[in-house]
Amino acid sequence: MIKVGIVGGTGYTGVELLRILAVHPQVSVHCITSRSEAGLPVAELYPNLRGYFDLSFSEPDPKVLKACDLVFFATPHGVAMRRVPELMAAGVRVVDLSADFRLKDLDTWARWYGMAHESPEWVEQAVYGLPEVARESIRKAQLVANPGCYPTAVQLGFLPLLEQGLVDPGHLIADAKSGASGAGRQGKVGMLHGEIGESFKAYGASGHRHLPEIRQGLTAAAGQPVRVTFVPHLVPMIRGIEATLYAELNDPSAFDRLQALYESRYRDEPFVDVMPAGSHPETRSVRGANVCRMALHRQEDSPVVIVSSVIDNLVKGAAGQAVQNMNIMFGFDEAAGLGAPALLP
Ligand SMILES: NC(=O)C1=CN([C@@H]2O[C@H](COP(=O)(O)OP(=O)(O)OC[C@H]3O[C@@H](n4cnc5c(N)ncnc54)[C@H](OP(=O)(O)O)[C@@H]3O)[C@@H](O)[C@H]2O)C=CC1
Ligand SMILES: CC(=O)N[C@@H](CCC(=O)OP(=O)(O)O)C(=O)O
Repeated sequence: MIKVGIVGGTGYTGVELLRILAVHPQVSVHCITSRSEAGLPVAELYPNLRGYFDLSFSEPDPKVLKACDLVFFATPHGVAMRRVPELMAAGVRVVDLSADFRLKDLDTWARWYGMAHESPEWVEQAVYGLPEVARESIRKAQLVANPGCYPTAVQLGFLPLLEQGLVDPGHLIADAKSGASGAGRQGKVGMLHGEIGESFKAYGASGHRHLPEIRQGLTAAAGQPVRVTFVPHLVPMIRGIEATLYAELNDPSAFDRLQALYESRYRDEPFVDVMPAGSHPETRSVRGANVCRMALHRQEDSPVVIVSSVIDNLVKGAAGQAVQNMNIMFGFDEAAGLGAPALLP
């Protein structure tokens, strides 16, 4: 049994961590923090957790956090980078759900996140926590940077093509759509039901902070710089991301081998499901589940391969992947706490 702390417990990823950890056989949640709700029982804010936790939110207290084996940061960008060094010095392991330790280039991070990094030495040490790419490094890591939601769906969809050098790395397109929980629980007028219901829009088309993260991961997979056009969209649903990915095959006849390639690349991955070619994965097929489902398409004899990749942004795109990383770090069964199938309908 390990003792776990959660910093930032009132947000959507914080409550999702609790929902998953509630049924994890090897975890006891030691503390869950919120500055605005300190003292409030967790189950009063989140009645779905009634009967599972006897905990109340508390102010983040370094002494309490240092008594944990692992701390999850489910906080806005810029919080973990200030608190992590003290926890690292105390030997605590950390999975950070924010973007503080995801980008290796500090200037790029500062440009996209609008602040200078305050613990650059830990950026270097952090392991980017995409288990399908970095399982062995995650096992030994003290600090794991949990990937962003869009970057998870996009990277998993493109990886086999780039690793095998089958496509032109200079012309990748990721057309992605997300439900509103991706924006967090902080009140924003633009996220009200009356603002997003019955509507659909692109945003960040001239640049989104997930672009450098996607580029970093795909460049590593390709072994050479990639050029990717990434456009996110906001869909009037609560959970889910669908990413439609486009890449041009160097040899169009290679399409016939792609299904077998994807199946073999992900055969041993417990949380990636390659569906039969021509399928259309739906976000509702991953709702509440720690899984990325994907399928391949091609239009007639076009050289363009199309990959449709879906995840639940709060699970494989955040809290589920964070628990998967914790399981790897502590040598638990990788699927512990993550076995529930998606909620459908
Ligand atoms: N929503 C999603 O789909 C995904 C989110 N993420 C990332 O995960 C992180 C959390 O996201 P989400 O749950 O949506 O965020 P929310 O905005 O919903 O919640 C943020 C939480 O952090 C706490 N918090 C805010 N500022 C501080 C601070 N200075 N010190 C300590 N605690 C603080 C808040 O509580 P209080 O202010 O009361 O302390 C709250 O509990 C973000 O970095 C987000 O980008 C990653 C992937 C997907
Ligand atoms: C729908 C929506 O607004 N989604 C969020 C991204 C999700 C996320 O939380 O990603 P990070 O962990 O990198 O912040 C956005 O586009 O800002």
